[in-house]
Amino acid sequence: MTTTSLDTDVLVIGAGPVGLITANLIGIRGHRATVLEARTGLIDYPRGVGLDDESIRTLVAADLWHAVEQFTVPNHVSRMVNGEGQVLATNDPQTTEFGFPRKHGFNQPVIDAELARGLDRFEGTELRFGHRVVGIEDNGDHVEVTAERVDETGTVTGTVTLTARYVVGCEGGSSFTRKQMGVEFEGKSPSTRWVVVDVEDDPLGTPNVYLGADPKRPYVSIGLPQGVRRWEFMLHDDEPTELVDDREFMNGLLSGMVPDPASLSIINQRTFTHHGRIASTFRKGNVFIAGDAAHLMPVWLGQGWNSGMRDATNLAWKLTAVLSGQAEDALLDTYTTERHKHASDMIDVNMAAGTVMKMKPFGGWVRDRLASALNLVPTWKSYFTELRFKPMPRYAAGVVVDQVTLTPGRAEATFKGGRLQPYVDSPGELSPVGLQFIQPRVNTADTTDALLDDVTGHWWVLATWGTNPTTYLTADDLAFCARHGITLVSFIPETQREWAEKKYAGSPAPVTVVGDTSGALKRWFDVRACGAIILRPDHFVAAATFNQQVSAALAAVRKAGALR
Ligand SMILES: O=C(O)/C=C/c1cccc(O)c1
Repeated sequence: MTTTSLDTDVLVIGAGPVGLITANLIGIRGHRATVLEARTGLIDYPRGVGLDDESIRTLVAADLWHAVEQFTVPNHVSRMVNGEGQVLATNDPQTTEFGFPRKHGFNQPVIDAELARGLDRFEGTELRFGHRVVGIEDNGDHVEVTAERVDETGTVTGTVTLTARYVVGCEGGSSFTRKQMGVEFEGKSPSTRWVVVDVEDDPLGTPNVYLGADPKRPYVSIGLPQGVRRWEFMLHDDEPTELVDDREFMNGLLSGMVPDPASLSIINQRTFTHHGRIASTFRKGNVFIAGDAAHLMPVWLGQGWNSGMRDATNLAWKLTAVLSGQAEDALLDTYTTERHKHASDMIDVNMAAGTVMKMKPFGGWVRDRLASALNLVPTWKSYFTELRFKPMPRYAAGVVVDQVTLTPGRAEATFKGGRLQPYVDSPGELSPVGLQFIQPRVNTADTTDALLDDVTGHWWVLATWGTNPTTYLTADDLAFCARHGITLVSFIPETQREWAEKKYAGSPAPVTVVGDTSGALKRWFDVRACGAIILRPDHFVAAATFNQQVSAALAAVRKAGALR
């Protein structure tokens, strides 16, 4: 069956943020996507509250950041405090290495609504509410999805069957898709229950996140955009869940937080337990899972939403490349290879944070003393302040090429380059391969002080520092770059930009000359023993090498990504 005879290219199940951004990323790259949602509308209360810089890069790629930014608060600081309100650890990273402050607070319902509205921009994307998927049949070259049509009252009014080349299940932790795939959902679900209360017209007005590691009762208090305040309280084992329906009980909890609990304007109140679970694979044939359908983690670092965004970012460009005929099906296997390990590491860190939060009086006393001592040591303090304990995605296997051996598909974490080693500061320097590339502000002939992605785009980039990249590429390489839409870029000190623009004018292929106004690009190449890089559509480094080897590196990327 050809793709055009199918109802859609990618059928997404679930209109949460992960499903919606996946469909937007498919749509903006010219393919069709249909989102089926069992509910008759979007969820209208906040769940996720933390938006990372990496996710903003994705929202920019979907051309949605300008719509969403107004519902965020930059530099959302998170502080863990003890039972006496003393600060044990602060997360307040100052870096903007990827183009934006590392953490924003956000108001999920309004952002979900913008993501849904984004689908109206494309002819081939649609969102259908009231469609509960009850059957997924993978026929090898296409998938058949059966959905019951459900009205506002929950009555089934009919059944529809849609065909798609690929299906992505984004319907949350209880994912029907994952169950149909028959994959394990490994891990733990601690039995601790929490009650979360979101209110409007913030009765406190203080910004930021407070994680109350109070041995008497752990709690959370968060100031969110649009005047929303969130509180979360741990329920003790001897407190039945029904207690939260008792206003007096809830007012008792809230009376430690706010002067007048009785007058709060509550948006939503619900109870939940934390989970640390991950599916054994994120792909079976033509069926994929993403976000909470693939992994669940506790809330402490605000990573549930962001991990889902990372999945969508990773999967969407690969689906696009295969649908366009630029890559073989094998590229899609790298989705699990790349995303599973990072999601798993993120679960571990969040589970550990939960243990620290919930310590009983003696453990809490020891923790508080240790935190006070560690806070006196600047390197330890900055470990928390700068969020260095948060695992950054690094793809050691997948669409990557080893920096030293140029082996496709695997990348050693460190650069041990033999006699080429003198070009890095210290032996064993971290290789940039598999890591996200920086996003400084730059100049070009057409723009001033632009973010790098805005001038180099959201697809493949081959760039060299200080030189013309076409010099090192063969005619076949240039034809390959043209076929795959690879943007050729020369990063150059801003002082030389106009000279380079004139000098490269007669190049065998167009070269975007990017002026390094801040010195960030020069610094990046200076400590990484490379002059040439190949960046993937998700802005991760696929290869980093010396200029003379860039043609070989391109061939290795082609292999690693099963590119045609
Ligand atoms: O974004 C963060 O750093 C933290 C988010 C958070 C922490 C605790 C409970 C939540 O619902 C969100």
